[in-house]
Amino acid sequence: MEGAALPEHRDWENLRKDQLPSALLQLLKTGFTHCSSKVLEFFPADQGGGKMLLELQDGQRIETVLIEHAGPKPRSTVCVSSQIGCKMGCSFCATGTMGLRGQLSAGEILEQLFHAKRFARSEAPVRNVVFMGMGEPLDNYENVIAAVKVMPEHAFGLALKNVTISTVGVMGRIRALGSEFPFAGPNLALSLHAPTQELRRPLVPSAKGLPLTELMREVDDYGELTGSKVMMEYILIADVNSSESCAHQLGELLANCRALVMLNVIPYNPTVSGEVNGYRPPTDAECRKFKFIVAEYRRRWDAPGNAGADGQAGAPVLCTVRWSTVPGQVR
Ligand SMILES: C[S@@+](CC[C@H](N)C(=O)[O-])C[C@H]1O[C@@H](n2cnc3c(N)ncnc32)[C@H](O)[C@@H]1O
Ligand code: SF4
Repeated sequence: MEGAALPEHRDWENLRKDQLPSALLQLLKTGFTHCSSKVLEFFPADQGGGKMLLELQDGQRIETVLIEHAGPKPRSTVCVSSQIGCKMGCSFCATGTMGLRGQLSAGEILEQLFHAKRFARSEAPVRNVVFMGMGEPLDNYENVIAAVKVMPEHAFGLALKNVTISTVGVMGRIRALGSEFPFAGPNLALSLHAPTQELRRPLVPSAKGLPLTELMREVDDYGELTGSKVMMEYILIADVNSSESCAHQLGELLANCRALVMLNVIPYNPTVSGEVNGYRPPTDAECRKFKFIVAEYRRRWDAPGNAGADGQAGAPVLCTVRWSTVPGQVR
């Protein structure tokens, strides 16, 4: 199919500032097949999918990962970047060591889907998008929201329930996201990683500007605004946040959420961040024990006739634990 040529560089810059996404929609309607970014290299993964190294028009580079899921109905997930680098500085994350080098425009976020679609096998079409590549999506709020709003349209054809925004939290923006999509919006994943502010601060330095109590209030408000579940992500790092007492504190914290939450425990993956701060992944036994303790809190709240966190008998299920061993799926 012959595509419409992109405007000259100067015009494209203007588009990025104030005309997206309506201008982008126009381009899509006319058969937009040219991208401002290009794939420099594709590293295929053994199990299907792979990692793309992209170059933006200003020469900066980002990564996009295509993950193929096997099964009776194979499908693919695209793990997109929202920024070049990240300023949040999480102590276990490779991107955090880069600092923030630039924001991606809505168009550059969407282009990652175009590229990924080209590499996805036709037997495993792209169905899901996760904002789990480089960057903090809520620190590039407007461009991310503009891109997400286009995803169900035209060539993308993605259901918003299959789009997940992962965040460490930025003051006021989880609540704003809830107001933006009160019904049938994208999923929210909160990178929690610690059950107390004291422990979270060194792992997620940006927590200084958003204390845990306030963060959890935003999550509760998000739950109320959207009626959606929130996925809590917890990277388990041996001897850092993996103790039994951490598991109990986490169980308490989640059981006291008003929002419905699921917990995704992810063993720390040194291959994606390199050896940093002497961090080690936990053993399988440590993972199982941690999960078992947190799950006990779920059972406690699940028991019929039990008082919930708000003291009301028969409160709904407050915490569902989903066990995951998918390091490498994320960066
Ligand atoms: C790279 S971040 C991007 C999205 C957003 N900034 C966030 O932190 O949620 C996506 C996920 O990758 C996880 N991650 C980063 N470094 C990791 C590592 N070394 N091992 C396992 N997961 C890691 C993060 O904790 C987060 O849950
Ligand atoms: S984990 Fe997310 S927020 Fe933290 S440094 Fe990495 S990309 Fe940024």
